[in-house]
Amino acid sequence: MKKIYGIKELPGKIKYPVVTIGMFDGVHRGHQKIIECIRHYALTGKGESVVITFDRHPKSIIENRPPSFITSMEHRLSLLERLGVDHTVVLQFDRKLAEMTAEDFVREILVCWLGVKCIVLGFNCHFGKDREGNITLVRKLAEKYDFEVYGCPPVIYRGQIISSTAIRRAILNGELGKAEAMLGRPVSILGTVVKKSGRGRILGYPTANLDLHHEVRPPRGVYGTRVRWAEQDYLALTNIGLRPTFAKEPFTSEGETLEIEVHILDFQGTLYGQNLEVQFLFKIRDEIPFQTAEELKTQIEKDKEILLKRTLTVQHMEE
Ligand SMILES: Cc1cc2nc3c(=O)[nH]c(=O)nc-3n(C[C@H](O)[C@H](O)[C@H](O)COP(=O)(O)O)c2cc1C
Ligand SMILES: Nc1ncnc2c1ncn2[C@@H]1O[C@H](COP(=O)(O)OP(=O)(O)OP(=O)(O)O)[C@@H](O)[C@H]1O
Repeated sequence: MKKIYGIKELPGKIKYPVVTIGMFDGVHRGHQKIIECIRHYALTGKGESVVITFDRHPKSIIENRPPSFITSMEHRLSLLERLGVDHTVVLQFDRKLAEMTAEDFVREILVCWLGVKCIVLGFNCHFGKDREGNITLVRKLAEKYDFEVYGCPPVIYRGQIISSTAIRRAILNGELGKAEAMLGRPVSILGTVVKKSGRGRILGYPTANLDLHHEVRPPRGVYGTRVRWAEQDYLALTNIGLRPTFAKEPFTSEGETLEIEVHILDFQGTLYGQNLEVQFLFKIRDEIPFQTAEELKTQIEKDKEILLKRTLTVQHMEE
């Protein structure tokens, strides 16, 4: 997939560009449907699929209230690439772009710059100043500027339209099964391994502490997870919490001291500075204060057994 940052000279002429627009946070099943549509129309017209997205959420400029992201830009781009998108254009969402009318956006960016031949829009897609751009307006502009337009109906999960907002809520509430069903893949987080106290190694359970690239993550707890690093998968125990066994301060407030720690099973080595993707398989238990470090160690041993037993059972069922 070719990545194009901003409106600059195109790396080459895009053949019969079939375009869609949106934030695509999470690249959920609704988004996947739209991508399937642009790929389909691109194939039919012997052309190429193009996603237009933005470097930050329009709400962060228009309402000064950026929403929390499920996926970082890097993660979103890699998910779009995996879906087979040919080109993704990342536009800088600034005041100038926020003030652009929908017709100007279509004419200047889609028609003149990109040479669009076909636009696919989701059922609730809005763009341009005052969100006036939608499928009705784009259909009116299609004749004037000579391109085709297709709409995409909503993808529903248990009677509810799938959206980034609904998925954000489900992850934050710990409804991982529901979030997974709407995403079409396990809930995951992505972050860089940072240096911390190193107590875990002394305990016998070294952990990689993650600095997340995005905001949305499951709530406090101990989880069975799968870690993706350097194109390989590893089973891991992940604790999202405040380490009440060791915390000196009362641990009532979530926030500053909350850590995301990953103990990869049967792994030795240093991971500082590496980017890990952690996929959540299931929750094992709540994080609890133990009287001694020994008791915590015994519990983590049990957590490991649960993880191995559950994953082995799933493997057997799949075979
Ligand atoms: C699988 C797992 C489960 C954990 N469960 C708890 C827990 O229930 N209570 C707790 O206080 N800390 C828990 N911890 C956090 C440990 O206390 C922490 O990893 C250790 O103190 C190292 O902390 P550090 O990052 O400051 O070096 C858990 C850690 C892991 C990896
Ligand atoms: N459930 C869905 N089914 C089909 N298309 C969808 C669905 N959800 C979003 N889309 C479409 O995907 C494109 C990108 O949408 P956008 O990133 O705004 O998604 P969203 O999930 O609705 O986000 P949010 O909840 O933050 O509004 C738009 O064209 C939108 O209409």
